[in-house]
Amino acid sequence: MPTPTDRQRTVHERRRAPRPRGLDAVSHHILGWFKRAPRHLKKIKASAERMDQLRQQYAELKDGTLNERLVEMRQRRRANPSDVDETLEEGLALLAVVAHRELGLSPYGVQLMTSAALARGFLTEVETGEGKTLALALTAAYQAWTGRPCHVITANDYLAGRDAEQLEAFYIRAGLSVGRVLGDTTDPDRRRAYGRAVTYTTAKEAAADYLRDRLRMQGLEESGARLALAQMTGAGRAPQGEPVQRGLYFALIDEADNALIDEAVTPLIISRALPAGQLENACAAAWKVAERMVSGVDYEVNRVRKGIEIELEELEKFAMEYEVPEALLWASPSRRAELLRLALEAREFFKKDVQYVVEEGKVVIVDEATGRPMPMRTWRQGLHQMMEAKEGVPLSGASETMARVSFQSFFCKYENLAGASGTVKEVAAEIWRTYGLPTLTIPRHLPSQRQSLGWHFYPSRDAKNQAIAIETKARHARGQPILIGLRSVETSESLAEHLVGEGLNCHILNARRHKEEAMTVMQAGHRSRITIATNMAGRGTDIRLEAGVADLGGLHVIASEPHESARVDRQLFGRAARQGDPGSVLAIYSGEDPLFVRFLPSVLRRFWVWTMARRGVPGSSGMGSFLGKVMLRWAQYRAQSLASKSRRQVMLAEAEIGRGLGFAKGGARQKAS
Ligand SMILES: Nc1ncnc2c1ncn2[C@@H]1O[C@H](COP(=O)(O)OP(=O)(O)OP(=O)(O)O)[C@@H](O)[C@H]1O
Repeated sequence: MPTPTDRQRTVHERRRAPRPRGLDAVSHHILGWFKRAPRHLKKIKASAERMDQLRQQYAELKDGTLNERLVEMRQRRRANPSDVDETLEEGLALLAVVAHRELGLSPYGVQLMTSAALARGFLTEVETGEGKTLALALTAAYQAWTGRPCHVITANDYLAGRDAEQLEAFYIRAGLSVGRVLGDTTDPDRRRAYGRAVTYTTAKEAAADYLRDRLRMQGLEESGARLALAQMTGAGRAPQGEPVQRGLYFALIDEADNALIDEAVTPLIISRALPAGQLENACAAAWKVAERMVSGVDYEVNRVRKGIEIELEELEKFAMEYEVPEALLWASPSRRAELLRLALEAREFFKKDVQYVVEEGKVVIVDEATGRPMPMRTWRQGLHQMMEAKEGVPLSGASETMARVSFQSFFCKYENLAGASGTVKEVAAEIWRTYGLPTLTIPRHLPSQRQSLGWHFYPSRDAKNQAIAIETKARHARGQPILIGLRSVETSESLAEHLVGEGLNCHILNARRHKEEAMTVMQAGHRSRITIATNMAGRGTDIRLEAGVADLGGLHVIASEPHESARVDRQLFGRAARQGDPGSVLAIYSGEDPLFVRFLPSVLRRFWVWTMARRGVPGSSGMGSFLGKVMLRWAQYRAQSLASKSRRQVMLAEAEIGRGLGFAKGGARQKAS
């Protein structure tokens, strides 16, 4: 049993992995865990082989005997939860048989390796489409046998709902219950779902419920064990009610790099709305002043750092021209200038149908990494209202923060943390430094049949769209399904218009059409289907091929806009050629894509675009493609360095404050009221 002292130890000390020392420690901080990976991999592989032999024996068992063995194993896990060495191989082998009988899926050796590595607290890198969902389920069941709550964290509501439903029969046969907590889950249902042995949810829901529980239990020490204790005994129950969670023991994170890196510093905030008043009037005033200012004349825009360059006195001069008698906030010169700067940021850096959509008279943030609308997310105080002023919708009131936590500190509160993703190698060192999670790369089950057709670069957006239309027509004529991936609602709609103009019928998946997600994904692998999707069809999306489509070459993915992180590009490529199926990927980019505009030095970018335009057949082969790839890697490197620096700054600030954290510049925050 973990003791209270366990809770007080740092996340690094809690891991099973031995801490490196001396020179070894230095190389670990630079290279992550890779230096030692082969040794661990060998052990885990040997263990998976033994599991496979056991599985073959257990496969002979009659249903009744299998059930008895499952009950016996559950009792052993309950009696000795921390003894993984004793029970892991037998336990996972039994669960593999359950998966075969209940789901018709017999876990491959590499899936058993993944499950074993997860149970031992590793972050596993498993290629996209290799079956992480099932591997995570085996470990979740094995851990839940201890009687302690196990949370499986998925990248979005759709995946949490899908996985909990598809795996229910497996958990029930293993003697466990499963629940799901999604954005629209009511309070009583949340309590019920967290009461189950395994709970599928998202990072946002788990963290928000943790914060709400803390508020409910005001005055009690914030500890998973205390929460569980309070719930079991009723001791220290706060008047507001009992906690809904049973403590933070096991977290298994799917798409771990998204939760642990991309979302890590987004603060999750529980807030309470304040009565309408000052902020709205002052924001409306600032927006009116900003509308009169001219970029390049009154102020300069720094696109790389996403900043407005203007002297404070200048800002005040503009702000003073506008009287707002009913807004007290506007009376303070420094506050006035700050609001005006926010208004300029809103105008220069936030575009409708890119960073947000307007839905039923409300500004709804679109999460760029997942392409999904985030109705509960707001930008920092003032910026959200500024966007509302810009769109001419009613301005929301100010709110008061009641509790906050970053995902980074939230995940560090779990007793046991492990995760899996197809794309972690670039961030393995950072994850090791931050969470003490070593990364292990699991080999593939079958060699990949993915055909990479390279990167083609065009000087302008129009030329790129034309090239996409030609490529799509050719594949479509053969009956191959095509998935075109891009970054924003705006570009998805405009490309669809272009393709329809070329006589191609296509289906769109974006933040505006999220209700049709399940249907669009289900049909995306059908013959001749053309699907245009934002990152909603990225991480975790499983596109199954219709019968006969594999003979046509499988799914063809066209990546049409590069992301700031190559990991997200690779997630899109990973929709093709899954589970040994054939498939192909081609990237068609233009020198006008936002990544290049923002992160390449402007003179260099213009020169590159000029050379492409001059060559006639631009950037699709030989030197042109090579040069384009250099530009791509350069821009992504700059973007990632900036993102990593900002994460470090937030971490330092958080360490300094010792609680909560401030807002990343221009960043959104999750709000749960
Ligand atoms: N042992 C197995 N036998 C047969 N099919 C399997 C097995 N394991 C998984 N699959 C199938 O493989 C497909 C991909 O699985 P899954 O979505 O879990 O992959 P993933 O690794 O999570 O991919 P991504 O990285 O894109 O999230 C699914 O259709 C799943 O049903």
